[in-house]
Amino acid sequence: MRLDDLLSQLPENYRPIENHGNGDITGLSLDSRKIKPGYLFAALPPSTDSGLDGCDFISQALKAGAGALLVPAGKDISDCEPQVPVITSPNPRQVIALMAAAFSAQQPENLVAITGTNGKTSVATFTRQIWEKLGHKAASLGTLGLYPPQPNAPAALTTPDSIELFTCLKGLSEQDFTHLALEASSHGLDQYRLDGLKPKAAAFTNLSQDHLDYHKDMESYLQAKLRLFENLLPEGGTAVLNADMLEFDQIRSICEKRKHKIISYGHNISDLQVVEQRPTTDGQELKLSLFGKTTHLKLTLTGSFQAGNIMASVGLALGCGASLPAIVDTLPKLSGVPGRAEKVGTSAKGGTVYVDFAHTPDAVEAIINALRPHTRKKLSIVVGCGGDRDPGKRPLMGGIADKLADRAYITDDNPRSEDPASIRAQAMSAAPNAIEVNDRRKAIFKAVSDLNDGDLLIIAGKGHESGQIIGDKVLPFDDRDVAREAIAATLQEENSGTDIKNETGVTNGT
Ligand SMILES: CC(=O)N[C@H]1[C@@H](OP(=O)(O)OP(=O)(O)OC[C@H]2O[C@@H](n3ccc(=O)[nH]c3=O)[C@H](O)[C@@H]2O)O[C@H](CO)[C@@H](O)[C@@H]1O[C@H](C)C(=O)N[C@@H](C)C(=O)N[C@H](CCC(=O)O)C(=O)O
Ligand SMILES: Nc1ncnc2c1ncn2[C@@H]1O[C@H](COP(=O)(O)OP(=O)(O)OP(=O)(O)O)[C@@H](O)[C@H]1O
Ligand SMILES: N[C@H](CCC[C@H](N)C(=O)O)C(=O)O
Ligand SMILES: [Mg+2]
Repeated sequence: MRLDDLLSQLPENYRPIENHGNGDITGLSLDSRKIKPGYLFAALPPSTDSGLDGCDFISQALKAGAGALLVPAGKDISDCEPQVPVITSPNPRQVIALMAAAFSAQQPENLVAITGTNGKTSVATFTRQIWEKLGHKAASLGTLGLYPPQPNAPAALTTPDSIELFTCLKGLSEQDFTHLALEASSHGLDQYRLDGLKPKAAAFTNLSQDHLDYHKDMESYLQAKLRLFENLLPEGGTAVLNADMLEFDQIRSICEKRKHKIISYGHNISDLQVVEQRPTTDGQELKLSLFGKTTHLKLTLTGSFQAGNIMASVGLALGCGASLPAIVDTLPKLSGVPGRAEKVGTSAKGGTVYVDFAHTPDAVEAIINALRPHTRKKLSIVVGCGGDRDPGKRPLMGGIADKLADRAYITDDNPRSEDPASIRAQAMSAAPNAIEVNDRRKAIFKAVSDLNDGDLLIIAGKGHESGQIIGDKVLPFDDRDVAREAIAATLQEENSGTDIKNETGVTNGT
């Protein structure tokens, strides 16, 4: 594609402020290590103080045959002596995303985006399932990667970088996927990874503390998420908003200014209202008021929070033109989300074990409250906190686990570059009755072996993850596999009388 043609496809007010020369562009990349001859290299500024500066890799990109450069306005790159067209912009992250969207030129027609602190993966998964049951060729993209899985699909981030994202959307379009539900993380929105997206509908699930290591404060966190409704959802799109959110009125007025069609949902009075919820042994029974019409529904999904997520999915499917009765008919057939309130098994003494992805204070509270009705005796939780993530969450998560569960085991999650003992100490600081276990595997084995008949254990924080990030290594670790091993050990102990408690590394508590 000619560079001029590519630039001419950008929205007028996003045109780069300077453009020196023309040429054929064979591809785009924001990583010098992926440059091929004729590619345009976007030299992006770091998104955090500790990030790298893409401009430090311009020479490397030119050596690899870059045919054009996009650099931050005002950046002096004369020492690189580029002999190729140089585009400059005050916001190269946004421009490269818009270029990627124009270069790919295709995205599934019925595209929806979900943002919010918790529930994005769940809503994206349920929305895809609804569409599949309505006969559409549908995909979902986010923390669980691309579903249905494909080779070379984005997998590292919840919201991929703009080049990966729009390349993926083009591929889905070429394979006749007509529907896509994707997760719009606050990092992704803040870094303009999704700019150029043409969603028909967008949902906001909730806002609570997370990622303050990156956004610095809740207002900045909210503003990043609001970009989805203020900038990305085209005017007149469908905004699916959680009426239970404190920020509901604020978000609704932003959407009204953009002439979005608003579909509200939640326990409060709303278009898609959850009026009553009753947990059952195999899920839950709901009484709904859908645009004022009472509807009774049985879900096989565990977790009261999933009722709200399902309503968000209903709103998104409505926003893409499906009929409400047809959508409602699919709901009893929806299946659970991997690693979200996922039942793993039952220990020898009759304790039930679940794995969940709760890794924020609000989610820890939500999952405990969701599974309490399924607990005949004591509810236990194994939880840790991620390293190189918002440290403010740690005492909050530890405190909520200690307060709401009958037994709380504080252990490691993904320590990353931090000292695991220090992370545990921060969580323990608000959890006086919790048991600290200095190794996740040992914590799971101890918690499972402590279960008695009628007890229930939640192993929280890692959900679907298949690795534990310690330092710069990712060690194989799947909570579900370890839980199954621990359950098997209790069965073996019962049969042979050995005691698996000696597997544990308990440092205090009972
Ligand atoms: C903190 C953060 O979001 N960082 C993102 C950001 O990196 P950065 O700008 O900070 O700095 P950098 O990646 O070190 O390098 C800067 C630039 O130099 C380029 N570079 C770098 C090295 C090189 O040899 N050549 C080169 O060209 C890089 O491609 C990059 O464009 O821009 C990069 C390019 O788009 C992203 O890959 C990177 O995501 C990192 C890997 C990351 O871990 N992000 C996490 C925190 C994240 O985004 N999480 C969200 C949250 C999920 C949720 O909880 O909802 C997600 O969407 O997954
Ligand atoms: N609507 C909700 N309200 C509160 N907590 C929720 C809700 N939905 C899910 N959760 C909790 O949050 C956890 C993560 O859910 P999910 O993976 O759907 O969220 P997410 O927004 O995709 O998370 P991430 O930002 O890490 O990708 C669940 O395992 C559950 O504990
Ligand atoms: N178990 C992970 C969950 C967070 C994953 C993702 N939401 C992110 O923040 O990178 C952790 O706490 O390390
Ligand atoms: Mg997610």
